[in-house]
Amino acid sequence: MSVSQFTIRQPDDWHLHLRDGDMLEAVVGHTSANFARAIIMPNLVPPVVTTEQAAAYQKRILASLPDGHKFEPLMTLYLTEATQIADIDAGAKAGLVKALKLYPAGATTNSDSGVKDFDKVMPVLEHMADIGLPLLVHGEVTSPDVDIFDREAVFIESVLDPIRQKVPNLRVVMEHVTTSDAVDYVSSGGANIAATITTHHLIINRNAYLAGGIKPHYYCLPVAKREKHRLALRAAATSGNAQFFLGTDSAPHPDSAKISECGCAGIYTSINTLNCLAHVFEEDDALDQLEAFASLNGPAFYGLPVNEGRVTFTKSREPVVFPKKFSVQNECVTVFDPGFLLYWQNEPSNAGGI
Ligand SMILES: NC(=O)N[C@@H](CC(=O)O)C(=O)O
Ligand SMILES: [Zn+2]
Ligand SMILES: [Zn+2]
Repeated sequence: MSVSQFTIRQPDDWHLHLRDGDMLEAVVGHTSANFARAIIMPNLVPPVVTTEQAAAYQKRILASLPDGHKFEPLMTLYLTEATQIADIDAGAKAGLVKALKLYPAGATTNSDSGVKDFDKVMPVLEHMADIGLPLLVHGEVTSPDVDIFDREAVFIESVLDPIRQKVPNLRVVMEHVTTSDAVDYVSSGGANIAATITTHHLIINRNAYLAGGIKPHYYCLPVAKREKHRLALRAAATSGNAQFFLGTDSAPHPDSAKISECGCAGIYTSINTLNCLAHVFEEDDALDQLEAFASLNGPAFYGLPVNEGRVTFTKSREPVVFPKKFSVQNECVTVFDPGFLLYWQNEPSNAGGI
């Protein structure tokens, strides 16, 4: 049966890049218009590595919110080989630090301070397991001899599974999963592991950026894979399985940095993510699972209450129009184009009026 309106609890975004300075000012309202909370990624330059830095960054985010917006930035620390147990303990006890983020060194945008020798961080991981603080992983190996399309699967086998064998109580979120291998690993991994799935990986496969000309705005990490992997992600997201929840990985870069001989990775979806998701879930006859994916499963894994607010989606006759780009100082950021028209609109939201 087709519906033209439905209501869900207000969603959260469990993986978001807000950057800093002018970019932060330009983007934070796109998220706070739609989401009550977001897990804020710490890959600034320099990265957010201490509780003190996370507290200061949280203040800057709150100070950048548009008037009248209520939004809670859930802060993370960037795990390095120098991370101090006492510091994460203090941050977690204060309720500020919600997770640590593991970037293998060199894996993605601003990951140079990431971990090279995983043995060096084992004491921190053991402590995190003891206090129940989740580890969020960018799950790709960086070795030049591993094909970029295999980097997630090899990471699971050679890095993630050995860590989880050594520290079985560690709570792990595999961020932005892109393969059926990751879906299978997480699904069979028990209650201590979950995964975020992005909006764009539910929509694009590798043809999007490689076929018919190179398309930098569809380039992100981990790179979108073959169609069969996209279908596995769609099945996981729409299944209602509590181990899978929304993390947009919305990652703004100025066009000049994307359209370049060495363009950087990141897709910006904060403005139209909910509209895209409603489209995707309807296409898979799973609108009744959107609330689990976007609003319930994430808080359950993080041990946080669900949001009290509600969002109503309405299907309009005319397509919803979004800006193709928005400006930040003298630059533009390009908004994700799903490649189809969007008819679902959500209220409250000011996304349409930006
Ligand atoms: N996903 C991306 O392609 N880019 C992210 C980093 C990340 O999440 O890997 C960014 O910060 O730009
Ligand atoms: Zn990442
Ligand atoms: Zn990310």
